[in-house]
Amino acid sequence: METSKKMVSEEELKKYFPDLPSGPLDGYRKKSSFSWRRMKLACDNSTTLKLKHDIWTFMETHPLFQHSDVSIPLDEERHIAVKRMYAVHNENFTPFEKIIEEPRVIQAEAEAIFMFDSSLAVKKSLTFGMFANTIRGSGRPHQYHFAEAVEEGKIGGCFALTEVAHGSNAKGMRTTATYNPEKKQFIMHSADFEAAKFWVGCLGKCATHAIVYAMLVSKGTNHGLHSFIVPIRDPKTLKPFPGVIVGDIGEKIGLNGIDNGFVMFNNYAIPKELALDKFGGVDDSGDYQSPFRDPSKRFGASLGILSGGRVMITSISTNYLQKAIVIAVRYSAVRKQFAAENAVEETPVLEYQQQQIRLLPYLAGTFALRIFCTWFGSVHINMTIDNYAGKQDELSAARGIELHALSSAVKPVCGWLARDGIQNCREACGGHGYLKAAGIGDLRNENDANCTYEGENSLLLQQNSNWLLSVWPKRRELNVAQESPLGSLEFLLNVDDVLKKTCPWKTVEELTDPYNLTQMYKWLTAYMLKTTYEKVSKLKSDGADNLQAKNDSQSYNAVALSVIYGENYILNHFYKTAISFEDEACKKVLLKLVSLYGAFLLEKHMATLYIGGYFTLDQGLHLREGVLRLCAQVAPEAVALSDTLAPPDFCIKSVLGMSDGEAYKHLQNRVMTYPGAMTRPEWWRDVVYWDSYIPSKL
Ligand SMILES: Cc1cc2nc3c(=O)[nH]c(=O)nc-3n(C[C@H](O)[C@H](O)[C@H](O)COP(=O)(O)OP(=O)(O)OC[C@H]3O[C@@H](n4cnc5c(N)ncnc54)[C@H](O)[C@@H]3O)c2cc1C
Repeated sequence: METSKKMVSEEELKKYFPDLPSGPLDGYRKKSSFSWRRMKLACDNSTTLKLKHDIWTFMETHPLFQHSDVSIPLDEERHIAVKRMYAVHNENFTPFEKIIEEPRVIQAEAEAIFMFDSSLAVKKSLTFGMFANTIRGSGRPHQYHFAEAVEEGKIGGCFALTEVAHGSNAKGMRTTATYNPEKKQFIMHSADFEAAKFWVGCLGKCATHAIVYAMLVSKGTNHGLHSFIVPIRDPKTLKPFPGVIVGDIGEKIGLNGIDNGFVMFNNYAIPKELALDKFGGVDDSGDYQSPFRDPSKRFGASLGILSGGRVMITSISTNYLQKAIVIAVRYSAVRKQFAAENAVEETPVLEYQQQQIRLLPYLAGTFALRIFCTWFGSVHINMTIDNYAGKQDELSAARGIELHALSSAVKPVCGWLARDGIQNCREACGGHGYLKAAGIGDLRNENDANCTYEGENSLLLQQNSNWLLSVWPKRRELNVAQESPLGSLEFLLNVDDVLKKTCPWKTVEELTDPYNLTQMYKWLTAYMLKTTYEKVSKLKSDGADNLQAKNDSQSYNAVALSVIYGENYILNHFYKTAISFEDEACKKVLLKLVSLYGAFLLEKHMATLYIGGYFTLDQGLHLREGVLRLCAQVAPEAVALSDTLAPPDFCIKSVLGMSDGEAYKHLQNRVMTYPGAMTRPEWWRDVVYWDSYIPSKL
């Protein structure tokens, strides 16, 4: 990555990112102290920049990718998403050789598509990625032809785990796959609607095959949840096979290009070879065989594939926030309200303190998340490639466990930061922000799903805290290098000494120094783990069983612990990236963003810093003062930072957030050309002669 950064010349950067149009944003752009193009190398390299540029050029010039200014009916939305998906798939932007050369292209491709349309990106990843990855991860070589067929576009895949009555509690699911040894078949059955698979992306209209999770029953014994490749529709006609009742669950509050569906099975037989039984299954006679003796380990291994989805969602959330913050910052720089005394001109709203604190910490957060997610995605992709190639080193197992735990914490951290940030962006754009044409409302609704799918956020945090709690008693013997290859447990180094200390920093400057902030977070993470562990232990010694004790330690303890652990990791990663960034001007600004992100987050945990006795004096006041000062310092850089984050205008597609800053001109154009905006409605008589259909009581 370092080499790629150095190799990117100014000319190359300019080729991909030409000068932005001159206009009302010029003033702020001139105030910035760094190159917005070079700053892109904090998250991209020459290969990923070129790839994104190629994808955007392809879309911008392709008739299928032209936007409609008006809302389109549900069926049309799904139709266009499918056509776009196959058009992108057909281009094969990331062939296997390219992935091996630079694994980051996978995520870069997803980011480029997301910036255009999230339904398209999610649909593509569900249809091709998740289906094929599950088969390669949990299946055996005789099943790989399904992965190849989906990649060639001959069949369409989906992933069916959730049921109507059970989602998070996967062990409670009731779809059954009963083995018949005479016919060497599994009989798939849904006892009732509550056992129907539900919410399954791409199943509503399109998928021909599903990965279905069902209880495997053989010789009268239920062996728990297993996955199967289940043919749903005839790939030539898209008609469901007899025994399969399949349909669309209808309009959602976002992501309507995706046909989420339900399916029920009525004693539907599939051949035995369709069981994904790498981690366990029945032999021909129906006896159960598994490489794992402990069924919970088998279950964990077969669901381990879901880490990839979580890693991806951290990045997806960031994409939404990234677009929203660009729109809100650009608009805040050109929206002027009220004037200072004796001033000739009104003041851009970006200059107001409250506007700054609602936007700029999230701008800093977007950089923190973008940098983290880029790295996190590449860790996961490298692990997956090694796994397929059978390449394991002595740290592979520990890395896998840590990745699973870390993804369970950072998915909520990123999803929630995006949720809060996008909402602030919406409000920061005032009334115009509520227009669909502003683009923020759709981002808000679509990010919303990230808080729930691929693991409900609060429940994911439980998975993470359970892991952290299991680590605490062995903290003194812990070999961090061996047991935490990703470094997320570094906060436990010398932890008993760390916890004896109080915060040594007193001034605003010290309290917002980026390195000091990482140290304060170290204390905070350690303190939360220690106190949560003590709470669980106390509940157990008072007679609670393990489940009850953990349940009664969630709020204010385990949940906060896991959020802080995730934030700690992202902050440290951001700091390390910023301090080693080679362009001095960019580095200075990045370190300011580290300070702003860290101080803003820490301020939210201030009560804990005082309760734990770490803050003793006026530190809290100074920390708050620091956040405000940092906001004021970042404000002149904010437009250029947004230019770094922004995709091309045809992806932004917001009347408020275009790169020329001409918000009012775009608004005027949109309103004046909106179909029917200035015509009398056909139903005008129902306005004028309302008493013709409502009997008057006046
Ligand atoms: C847009 C979208 C797309 C989806 N796509 C797919 C797909 O392609 N395939 C698929 O299989 N599924 C899909 N899903 C389903 C999704 O994965 C589930 O909705 C998700 O896992 C949450 O499960 P649930 O709905 O059962 O929530 P529940 O588990 O019922 O949770 C409801 C509430 O109860 C709380 N709760 C539950 N248990 C506990 C506990 N022990 N302690 C404390 N609180 C608890 C939760 O925190 C939550 O607040 C999709 C969902 C959405 C919204």
